[in-house]
Amino acid sequence: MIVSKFGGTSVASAEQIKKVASIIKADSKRKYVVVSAPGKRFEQDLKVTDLLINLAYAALNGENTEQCLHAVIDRYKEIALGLNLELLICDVIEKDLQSRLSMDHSNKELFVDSIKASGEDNNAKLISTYFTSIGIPARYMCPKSAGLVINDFPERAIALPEAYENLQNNLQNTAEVIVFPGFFGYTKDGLLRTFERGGSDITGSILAASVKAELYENFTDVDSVFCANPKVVNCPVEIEEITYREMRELSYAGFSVFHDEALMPVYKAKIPVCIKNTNNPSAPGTKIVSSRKVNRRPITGISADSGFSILYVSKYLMNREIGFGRKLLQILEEEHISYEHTPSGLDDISVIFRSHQLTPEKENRIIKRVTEELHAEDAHFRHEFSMIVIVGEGMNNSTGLAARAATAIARTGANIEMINQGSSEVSLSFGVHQSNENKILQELYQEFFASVTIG
Ligand SMILES: Nc1ncnc2c1ncn2[C@@H]1O[C@H](COP(=O)(O)OP(=O)(O)O)[C@@H](O)[C@H]1O
Ligand SMILES: N[C@@H](CC(=O)OP(=O)(O)O)C(=O)O
Repeated sequence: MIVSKFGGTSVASAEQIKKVASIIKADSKRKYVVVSAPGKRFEQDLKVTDLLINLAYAALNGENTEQCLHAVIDRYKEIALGLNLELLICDVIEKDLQSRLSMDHSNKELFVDSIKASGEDNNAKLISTYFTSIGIPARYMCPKSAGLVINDFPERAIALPEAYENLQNNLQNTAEVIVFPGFFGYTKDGLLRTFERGGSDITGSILAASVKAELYENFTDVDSVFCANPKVVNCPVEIEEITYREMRELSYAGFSVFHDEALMPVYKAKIPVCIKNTNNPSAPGTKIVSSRKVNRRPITGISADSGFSILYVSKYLMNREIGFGRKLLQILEEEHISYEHTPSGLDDISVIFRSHQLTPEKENRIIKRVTEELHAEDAHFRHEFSMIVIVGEGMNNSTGLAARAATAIARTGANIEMINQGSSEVSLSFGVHQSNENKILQELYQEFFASVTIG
């Protein structure tokens, strides 16, 4: 059996959903269909998830929600009309949205998660109805009744181990095509929680691992994963095969084509992944595999992601103080901050983490504690950083890559604030100011890909 996930761009309109139906009809092994909320129909369009976030905050702020509500309903109405469906499905969707809006607002995170998740939930119901209307026996499956149990971490939920057994018991041996909404699950107490943005990829991965699928297909709007973001580098080289750990490193650092947290479930279950194009399903796509022969190119991809902050701490003889690092990280842990890298020197250390975890109050508390409790001579935050990562299974057998990368970055005139070699040696990260991100990506691409041809 195959699990096929269709991202927002693949289900953004009636025309796109008809392509999805053709893909499902083309292979009877495609029994599990995970769908996102309708995405962008064109570059400047808004994703339904973003419309729903606007709706949720309008409600929380006590504003009139009519305009936001109808912006969402009109999207589904447009799709339903395009698919020649009875508009009854739109009444169901409107009633569902009104019901969610009437929920208690006191738990803001729960309210926002519930409104956000309605995008996928209602799209799955609509697509299931459409499949049935064109002769594909299909049924919608609610993540709650399917047993997709997750932890109670708003907007960044993680599936619990029992979810896999639940899903296996409730999903396998199905005669119909199961249409399953991505992006959310339920806690053991029955609370709805969403994954991170782009999290429908995670749902597909969990389902594939649960039903022991022979393949997890991730349908999007590009023919393959490219060596660099095609929105930054013009016509980048396509990747035919990439390992799970290369894809995790690149996805985490900006390859938004696939969510980095979607890799572990299929990796552990040894399920191959193929990233394909809904608009060109015959293209081979990019296969994500456990291992691959390393070709002449040591670097597989280059990616970048902005939105990082650095906490810089200095104290003379820090290297002699046992437990200093632990105490510093303990302070961050108590502020619920996870971190990415901690490059350090003899008398100083930098902690790099995603800026969205910070608030001005947290920053002040951290600086105060680091200064008073750890007696640091200097402690301050710096913001607006990007992490540039070069990734490749061939890196650990290649010499001079770091020098070539640093020289390429120097050619852009940008300053390197931090360098970090991943312990697995399949990645090398550079911290730079985010204003330099794109020009560095383009220069690194020239250095490692533009002149290299693969025989
Ligand atoms: N290295 C990459 N390879 C391919 N696509 C990439 C890469 N980095 C970023 N992207 C972007 O990811 C987009 C697909 O992801 P997304 O917009 O989330 O689609 P979907 O709606 O299918 O989830 C592509 O259109 C492309 O612009
Ligand atoms: N719709 C949700 C979840 C998702 O995965 O979307 P997409 O498949 O379009 O990346 C979001 O926008 O985050």
